[in-house]
Amino acid sequence: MDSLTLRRPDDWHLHLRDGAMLEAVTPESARHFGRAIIMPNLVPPVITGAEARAYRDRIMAAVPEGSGFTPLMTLYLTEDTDPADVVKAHAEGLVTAVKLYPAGATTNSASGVRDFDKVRPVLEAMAEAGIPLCVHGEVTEADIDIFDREATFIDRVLDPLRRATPGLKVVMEHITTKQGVDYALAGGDTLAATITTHHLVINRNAILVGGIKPHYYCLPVAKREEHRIALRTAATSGDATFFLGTDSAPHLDAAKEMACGCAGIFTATNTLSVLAEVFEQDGALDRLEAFASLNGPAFYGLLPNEEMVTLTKGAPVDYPARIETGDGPVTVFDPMMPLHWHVS
Ligand SMILES: NC(=O)N[C@@H](CC(=O)O)C(=O)O
Ligand SMILES: [Zn+2]
Ligand SMILES: [Zn+2]
Repeated sequence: MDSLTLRRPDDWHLHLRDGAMLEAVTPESARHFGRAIIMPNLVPPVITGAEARAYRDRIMAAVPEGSGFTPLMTLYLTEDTDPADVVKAHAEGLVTAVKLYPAGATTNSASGVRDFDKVRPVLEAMAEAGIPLCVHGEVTEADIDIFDREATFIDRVLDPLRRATPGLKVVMEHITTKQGVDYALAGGDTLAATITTHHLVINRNAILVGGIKPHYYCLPVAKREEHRIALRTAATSGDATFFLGTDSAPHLDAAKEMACGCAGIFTATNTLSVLAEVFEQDGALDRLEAFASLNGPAFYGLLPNEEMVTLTKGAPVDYPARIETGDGPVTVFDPMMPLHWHVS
C-alpha cells in the first residue's frame, strides 16, 4: 500500500502554551489535525470557565487563516474548583473536559490535587453531567521509583477514585506501561486511554544510552521495551479504548538542554508521518484511522471529522529539526528512523 485516505485526525492531548510559543506551535498542529484537546497547565493555569474562554480566544487568534482547526478546551482541576462553574462551562459548549494533575507530578502541576477527597463533589457533578476527566496518572511520593509511578497510581489512586465515582468518564492520559494498557482494557465504556506518538517509538534507552538526551525526556518517562511493545499492540489493535493524544509539549531548547531540563517532547510537526511509519511496520495501516480519527471522537461523544486526509508513501519526508519561536528554537521529535509518509 502506498496511499492511505482517512478521516482527518484529532489530537486528544496537546500543549499549545501561550504568547510567542502559542503563535509558533499552533500552525504545526492546525496543519494536519481537525481538533485538539488543549491542556490547561499554563502559568497561571486555566481554572475557570472565564479563563478557558479567554485562552480559547488567544488560540483562535494564532490559528492560520483558512484552517478549520478547533481547540477543545479543558479546565485545570484544583481543590478549590467550583462544581457549578465546571458544569456551566461544559453546558455552554466552552469546555470539553477537566484535567486532573496530582500536585507536583509534571510541568506546572503545583496547583494540582493533593487530597483527592477534596475534589469528590466536582467529580460527582462531572459524572452526573457526563463531563470526562483527563488524568495525568502518576503518584508523586518520593519513595516510589519514577519508573513505577504510573502503575502505582492506578492501584492507589485511579482505581479507588473510579470506584468512588461510578459513571465518571475517565481518560488515562499518555499511558506508558503494560499495566496502563491492561487497566484501560478492563475498564468498560467509561474508561479510555490516550497514547502518544513518541511512546510508540522510544523506550528509556533513547534517553540514557550514549549520553543523556534531553529531547527524549518527558513525563511519564519512557519505560522498558516490553512496555513500548504493549503500547504498540494496543494502539495498532484498533480497539476503541485507545486513541491518539500526542502530548506534544514544546519547551524552548534552552529550557531542556540544561542541568535540570524540562519534561516534554514536541511532536506536532511530524506526528502523522511517524504514526504511519509505525502502523506500517506493524502491518496495521488499515487501523491507523481508528486510532487517530475515530476512537477519540466516539469516546467524547462527537462525530469524526468530515474532511479526509491522504497519506502518500514516497521519498523521505523533509521536516525541520527545530521550529523557531519568538523566544528561541524548539526541537522537533527525532524518531531515529526515516519517515516516508507525506500528508496532503
Ligand atoms: N508530558 C510532559 O513531559 N510534559 C507536559 C506535561 C504533561 O503532559 O504531563 C508539559 O506540559 O510540558
Ligand atoms: Zn501529563
Ligand atoms: Zn501533556
